[in-house]
Amino acid sequence: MRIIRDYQYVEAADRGASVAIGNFDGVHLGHQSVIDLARAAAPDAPLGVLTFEPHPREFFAPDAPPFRLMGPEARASQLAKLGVERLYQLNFNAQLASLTPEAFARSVIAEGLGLQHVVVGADFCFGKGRAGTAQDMQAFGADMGFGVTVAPLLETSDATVSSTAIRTALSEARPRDAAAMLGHWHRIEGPVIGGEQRGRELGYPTANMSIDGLHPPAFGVYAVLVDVLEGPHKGRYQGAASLGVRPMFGENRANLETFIFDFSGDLYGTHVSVALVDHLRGEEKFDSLDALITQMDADCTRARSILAAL
Ligand SMILES: Cc1cc2nc3c(=O)[nH]c(=O)nc-3n(C[C@H](O)[C@H](O)[C@H](O)COP(=O)(O)O)c2cc1C
Ligand SMILES: Nc1ncnc2c1ncn2[C@@H]1O[C@H](COP(=O)(O)OP(=O)(O)O)[C@@H](O)[C@H]1O
Repeated sequence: MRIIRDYQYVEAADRGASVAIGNFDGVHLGHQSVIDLARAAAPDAPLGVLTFEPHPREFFAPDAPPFRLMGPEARASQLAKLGVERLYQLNFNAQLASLTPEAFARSVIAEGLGLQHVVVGADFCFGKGRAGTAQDMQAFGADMGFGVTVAPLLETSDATVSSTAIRTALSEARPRDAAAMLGHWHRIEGPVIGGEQRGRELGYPTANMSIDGLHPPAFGVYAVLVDVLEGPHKGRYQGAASLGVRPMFGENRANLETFIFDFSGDLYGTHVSVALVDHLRGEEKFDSLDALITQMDADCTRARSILAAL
C-alpha cells in the first residue's frame, strides 16, 4: 500500500483509483463494506481510501477530549490488511477545510487525484461547512467524469455500526460488543515506553503504552491478546493488562500496562498491538501490595481461561 499525502503533483500510477472516502476511525464493518463497494465498482483499478489527518474534528476542536479509536499508523495497517493499495491521507488544514463542495470535487477528486470512482456513505458530508451531501457528490461526478456509489449505512442485528456506537461500547466495558461492530478486536498500538520499573518488583513486569490522543476504553483490567510486531520477540502472545491511572500508586496519567504470559525479554521501544478481549474488573486501590499481587494472580488465572476458550 502506498500512502499519498498531497493531492497535487500525484504520479500517474497513483491516479485512476477506485476509492472509499471517509475518516475510517476504527476500520469497522461499515467501513469494510464501503471498501468492498469501491473494489466492486472498478475491479481493475487500484483500490484506494481517501482520508484525512488530523481527523477534521480534531482540526476544528483541538482542545476537545480525545475520541479517536486509532491513530493514523494503526488505521493504515488495518486498511492494508483489507487489500487497500493506495491510501490518500490528505493533510486536513485550513486550506482543505475552506474548499467548497464543488471545489473539493474538482480540485481533489477529479483533477488532483484523478479518481475513477468514489464510494461514500449515505450520511457523508463534505466541503466547507459540511455543505455537500452524498447526492451532491453524485451530481459532481456526473458533471466532472468520475463514478459515485452511495453506500447504505450498515446495520447489525441490533444497531447501526458506527464509530460512536463502538466508542460507547468501549466506555461501557463491553469490548466484545465493540469487536462485533469492528469485525476485529479493538487494539491499542504503539511503542513500549518506560515506566516506574515497579512491575518487575511485584513479579509482574508490564509493557507500558501511551493512550494519549485516543478514546479511553473503560478503565480496569482486561484479558488481552498481544502482538509483538517487530524485533526478536515478534509473535502472538496472551496477557492481562491494566488500563487506567493505577490508584495504588497515586495520581498518574492514564496508560495501558500489559503483563505478557510466559514471556521474558526486553520490549522497550518495540511496536506492539494489544487487543482488548474482556473487561475483568475496575481498577482498585488495595490495602497492601500483597493484596494487589494476590488479585493480579487471580486476574491472570481468569484471563488465561478466557483466552484459552477463544
Ligand atoms: C493484571 C493487572 C492488574 C492490575 N490491577 C491494578 C489495580 O487494581 N490497581 C492499580 O493501581 N494498579 C493495577 N495494576 C497496575 C500495576 O499497578 C502496574 O502495572 C505496576 O505498578 C507496574 O508499574 P510500572 O510498569 O510503571 O512499573 C495492574 C496491573 C496488571 C498487569
Ligand atoms: N512478561 C512480561 N510482560 C511484559 N513486559 C515484560 C515481561 N518480561 C519482561 N518485560 C520487559 O520488562 C518491561 C517492564 O518492566 P517493569 O518493571 O514493569 O518496567 P516499566 O516500569 O519500565 O514498565 C517491559 O517493558 C518489557 O521490556
